[in-house]
Amino acid sequence: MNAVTLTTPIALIGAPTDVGAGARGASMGPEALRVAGLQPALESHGLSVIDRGNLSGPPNPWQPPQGGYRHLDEVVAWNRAVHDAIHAELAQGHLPILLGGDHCLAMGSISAVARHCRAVGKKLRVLWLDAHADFNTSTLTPSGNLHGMPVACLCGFGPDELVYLGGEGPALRPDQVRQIGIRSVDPGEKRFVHEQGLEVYDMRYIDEMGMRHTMEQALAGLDADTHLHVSFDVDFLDPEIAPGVGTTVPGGPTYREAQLCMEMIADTGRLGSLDIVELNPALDVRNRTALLAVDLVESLFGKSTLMREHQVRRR
Ligand SMILES: NC(=[NH2+])NCCC[C@H](N)C(=O)O
Ligand SMILES: [Mn+2]
Ligand SMILES: [Mn+2]
Repeated sequence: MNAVTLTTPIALIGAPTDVGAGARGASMGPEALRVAGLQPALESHGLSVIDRGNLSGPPNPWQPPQGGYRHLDEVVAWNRAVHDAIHAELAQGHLPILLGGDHCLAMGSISAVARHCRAVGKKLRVLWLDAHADFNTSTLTPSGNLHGMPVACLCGFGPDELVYLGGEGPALRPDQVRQIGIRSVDPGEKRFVHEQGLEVYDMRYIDEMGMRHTMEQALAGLDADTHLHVSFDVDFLDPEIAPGVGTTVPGGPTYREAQLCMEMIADTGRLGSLDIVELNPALDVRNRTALLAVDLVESLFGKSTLMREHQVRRR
């Protein structure tokens, strides 16, 4: 069972670090989401929510890259902690929400989700909502920042300590991933994305085809045996509405496009785990990006369902 029901307990797990990022501040993300009322917002829809508090890990040493990676040891330590915490929740039948922290932490969460899915015989689909493809490697990266590499590491292209976080092999095959909202990809990274055949719905695609068609494509083929993991990098959103992130890229989804994206995911009933990452309160304005993230996460958990039931069927 992984569909969200009112009885599936949700577990919030904070990972207050920015070791994988190029700007400091995402370490304050978990607390900003709590201050924005994430737990009561979900509870207001009848969901039961346990806040597990924050994980701990090494401080950010703020060093230059070594061998193509910045802060590799610290990133490994944080991701081990995330992996173990997320895996423990899934094993108990809970729906974990990782409160980042920067996006390198998706290596820990998704490797745990993949391990869980292997153990229970479920298929896994990952929706990567982001301005960036995060598919760099040590040789392709322009920055050495590991938050630009999690998808590559999860697919087996990275250092062993990260590729094998969740056990025997890489957590994902590229064909399990759907990337949505992409609008900033580095030149070498772009070639590698094509080479590996990642399914990317970039902003050009969303502009031309609309969010509804985009999500229909990205969600196609899900069935009762599929665990859906959503990795929500807050820089997915247009910076006009979501300024509180370290790596803003103009031209992202509007408020309504983002809502529709979340609502269509909710409609599948297959959501099994979630990351909320890259929120940077140091760059935010009166916590508005955190408040917006909470609003969108409510939609992801079916906030609008009640209203829809009173509406005319669209097809
Ligand atoms: N999760 C993120 N915000 N990633 C931003 C990555 C930016 C750039 N592509 C890099 O590799 O450095
Ligand atoms: Mn991003
Ligand atoms: Mn990202």
